Amino acid sequence: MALVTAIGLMSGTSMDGIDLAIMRTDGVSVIETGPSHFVAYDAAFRRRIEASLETAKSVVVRTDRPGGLAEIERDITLRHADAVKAFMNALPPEWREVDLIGFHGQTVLHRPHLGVTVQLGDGALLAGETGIPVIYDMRANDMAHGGQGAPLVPAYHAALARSLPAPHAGLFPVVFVNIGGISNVTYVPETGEPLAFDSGPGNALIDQWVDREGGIPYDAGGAIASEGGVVEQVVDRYLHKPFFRRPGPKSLDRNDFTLAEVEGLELADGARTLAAVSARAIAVSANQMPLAPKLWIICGGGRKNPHIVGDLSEIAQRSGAEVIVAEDAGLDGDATEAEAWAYLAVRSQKALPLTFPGTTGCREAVSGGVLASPFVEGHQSFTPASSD
Ligand SMILES: Nc1ncnc2c1ncn2[C@@H]1O[C@H](COP(=O)(O)OP(=O)(O)OP(=O)(O)O)[C@@H](O)[C@H]1O
Ligand SMILES: CC(=O)N[C@H]1[C@@H]2OC[C@@H](O2)[C@@H](O)[C@@H]1O[C@H](C)C(=O)O
Repeated sequence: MALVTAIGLMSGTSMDGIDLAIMRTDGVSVIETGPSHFVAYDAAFRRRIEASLETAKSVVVRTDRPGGLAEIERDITLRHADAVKAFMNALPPEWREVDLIGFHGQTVLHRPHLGVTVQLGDGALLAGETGIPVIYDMRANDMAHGGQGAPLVPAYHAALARSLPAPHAGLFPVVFVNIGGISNVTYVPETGEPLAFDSGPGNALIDQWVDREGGIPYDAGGAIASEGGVVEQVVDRYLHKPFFRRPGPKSLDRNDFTLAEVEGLELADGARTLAAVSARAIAVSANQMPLAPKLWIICGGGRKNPHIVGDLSEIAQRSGAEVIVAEDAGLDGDATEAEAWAYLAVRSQKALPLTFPGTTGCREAVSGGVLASPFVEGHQSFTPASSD
């Protein structure tokens, strides 16, 4: 199959900024990954997005844009366009011919039980600004086929799991864990389709806690948590929520878990306890997998919190499993989601499935995404600056 060079763009539930990555793929195997980049949102913009989560609660029809949502959608899109242009200008010459962009947008509402998921992101505007075809709105078709609309990264996790280099090749079942604002897990057996679901809170509660209690955006390196201890009763209160007993497929809205259980703790104890909650939520997800995982591979910002990784490793090792971070398998754990959106865009273009009954609960494996073409009168194509 023909190779496509695609840029993937992800602004996740942490709302910290835009991850960009570029790759070449036939939509099945990962042929080559290229450079990646991150553009942070400034604090004021992050606050605007946070406020838009509240506004979005009134959305009933997913195309509704009440109370300033249209304006922030435009601003989010223009920030993505600027990020793409800066990224392309810095790419080495062999990566400058870009065929396609996969654009996630910013999730502001996710109500799978009501069949509503809203990602702010104007694909047509981004295509017009960059001069590159854009595939966006990749969750909707899955929901239209009875799926949760999330997680979508499992198709990419499965491709990665099946091309792991030594010494990790063949250690099936492999479980990929993405610790973003929310965590999700993908169980990859040696053959057959992956199983996946959101496993619980990732970094979002920790971020909210250290922001509110300490005015700090996130617990870098788990430094705050290092000063505190795990309050077991609080961990139990989180882990006893019905979500953890529900079998997958299942997915979460950023606001499904709150700080209610941790109220009243000291800053450091709260950060340490919430790190334990993140780790144990991932660990108990193994109870819903057909076989015990042999290898856990951790991607996403949460892999930089040694308490989350340490707690998970301790639990997984009791059943003989190995826990590694993406880099230990030669992967870029900051870029995995953005790479996934590039990969999914190529799959969408080739009408290959993005989701499977075991990953989202869709009735059958389905493709998805909407194509926005830049070739509209009045749009200027973007040409990367010459590297000479
Ligand atoms: N050095 C670090 N130490 C500890 N935590 C970190 C560090 N760097 C990033 N993080 C955490 O990772 C988060 C960002 O992770 P990531 O980019 O994977 O999330 P996301 O893509 O927004 O989320 P999602 O996967 O839910 O869509 C930050 O908000 C922060 O909590
Ligand atoms: C609706 C939505 O945006 N969900 C995100 C969120 O962040 C993590 C988790 O919850 C996952 O379900 C999903 O993102 C990942 C990248 C996915 O779809 O695979």
